[in-house]
Amino acid sequence: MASVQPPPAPLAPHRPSIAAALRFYSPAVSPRVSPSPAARSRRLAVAARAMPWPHVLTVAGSDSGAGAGIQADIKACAALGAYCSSVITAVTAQNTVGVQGVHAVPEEFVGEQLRSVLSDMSVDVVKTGMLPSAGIVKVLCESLRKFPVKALVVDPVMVSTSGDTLSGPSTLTTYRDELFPMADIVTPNVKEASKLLGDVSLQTISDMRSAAESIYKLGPKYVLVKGGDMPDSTDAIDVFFDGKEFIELRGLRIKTRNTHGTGCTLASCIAAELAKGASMLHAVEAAKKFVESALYHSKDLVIGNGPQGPFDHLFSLKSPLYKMGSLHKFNPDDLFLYAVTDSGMNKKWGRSIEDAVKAAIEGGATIVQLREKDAETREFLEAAKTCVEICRSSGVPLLINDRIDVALACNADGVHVGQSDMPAWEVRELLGPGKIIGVSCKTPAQAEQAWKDGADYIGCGGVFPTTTKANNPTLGFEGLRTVCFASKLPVVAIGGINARNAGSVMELGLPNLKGVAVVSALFDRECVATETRSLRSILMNACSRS
Ligand SMILES: Cc1ncc(COP(=O)(O)OP(=O)(O)O)c(N)n1
Ligand SMILES: Cc1ncsc1CCOP(=O)(O)O
Ligand SMILES: [Mg+2]
Repeated sequence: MASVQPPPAPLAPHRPSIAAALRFYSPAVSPRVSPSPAARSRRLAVAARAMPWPHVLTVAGSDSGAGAGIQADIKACAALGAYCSSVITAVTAQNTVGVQGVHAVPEEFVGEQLRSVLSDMSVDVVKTGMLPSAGIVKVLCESLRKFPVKALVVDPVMVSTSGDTLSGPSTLTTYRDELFPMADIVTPNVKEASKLLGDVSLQTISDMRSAAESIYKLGPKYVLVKGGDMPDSTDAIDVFFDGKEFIELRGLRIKTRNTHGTGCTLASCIAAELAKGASMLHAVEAAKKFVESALYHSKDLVIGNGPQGPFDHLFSLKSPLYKMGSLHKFNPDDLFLYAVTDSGMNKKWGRSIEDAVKAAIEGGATIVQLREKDAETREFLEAAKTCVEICRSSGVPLLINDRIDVALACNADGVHVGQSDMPAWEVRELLGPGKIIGVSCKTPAQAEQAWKDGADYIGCGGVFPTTTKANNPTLGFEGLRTVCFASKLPVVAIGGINARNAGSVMELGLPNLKGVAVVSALFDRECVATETRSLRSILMNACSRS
């Protein structure tokens, strides 16, 4: 057995930059004398501390089919840029049909693996999966007391998705009494939550909230009850509870047989995000997005003959959408100055769509929408492809108005649709989880529906009268205010907004209002860049006042 080292020093709160760490090796520091082996290893140790790699230790079972368990955890962490070490608690004979056998690793040897990793490596976060016996849970708790880590993510794996038992009833008590009080987050699905609470029935979101509250009382800092298995839901709703507030996290329900390992993956992603420094809610949100994207990109994979297949954690290595950087993480702040093009106006001023987009970006537009109502499809697509390149090279998202086909063909970052266009949930089905979807809404009910349909933001207007869109009722500040207060999504105001009134819109200081979308005040002008620049500075001044 390897000798046990003292626990690693805690991470320094301030991490020097990679450049600073590299300077440490610069020949300029020591041009002639080559360092002794001892000095070199001291330098390596210092450099290693200067450039830590977010580190997750998974304590879980091996899945021979590699869809779940240790194998899923390592792939998930790798995909999210975290190092993942592994302590194996059980070896399972498993495939897409089910679990054919379980061979638990003796407690002492689980303890030895834990000692090996925790005494040597700077582990940030421990994530647990299958813990097949009460003895193993106890060994883990002892190790964590001896070698504390920054966070503990507990995925209380008890029954496999195929219905096979992975952890006996005696383990339940130890989970509740010893492990949960040490946990930062516990992530049961509804079946596990029900088991943990003595087989209570969980049928509704309100039941999930009560379950989250009861599990929270067992000691963890946060609880996530996963509703993926809830009957009759078109989307996957999870309930997150921090001891005070319940947050319903909605996700897209991807139609696929390849869902084996989603629980392990979600918990590992939470652990990886925490190791990288995210807050708990952000870690959970990022983890949900990752799982959703992985399922989406793997929905047609065929591995094995059973009812539940594995999915591809490393889809980002293959997907051209990811490779080309189009998988935009939507940032609501991008709505700040939303430039919406108009082919008629650009023609009038003798400029191409591409030149109009370039000028808007030069002036500081934070997001662009191609709203080309009269363009021929082929001409529009060609221009859209060039605009995608222009926007991508500037890091500005590009959306297409109305035309899902054009958005798909040019690999735009998203689409904006109105109430008479394709419903947002259908758009989401077609575009997948990684794209941005905006929906025009004039009422709280429309805003609620947009949220349910999986939109990312809403456009609300016309705030002022406009001639750009015919027969568009004016909502005024009151209409905008009503929608902003009701919306669960970020809002961009649109309609008749220009340099004279944009400041007054932002100064309303409405909740969820992130910016203004403008057509004529940018594009029905001689110099688009100048107009954009001046509007941007008006908005910035207004925001600093409100
Ligand atoms: C940001 C933004 N908000 C609203 C709209 C209007 O969309 P829609 O109601 O579909 O009307 P058309 O633009 O298609 O005429 C928008 N385009 N952008
Ligand atoms: C597309 C749209 N949707 C609501 S108002 C509007 C037109 C906005 O154009 P302008 O900024 O020129 O008033
Ligand atoms: Mg439309």
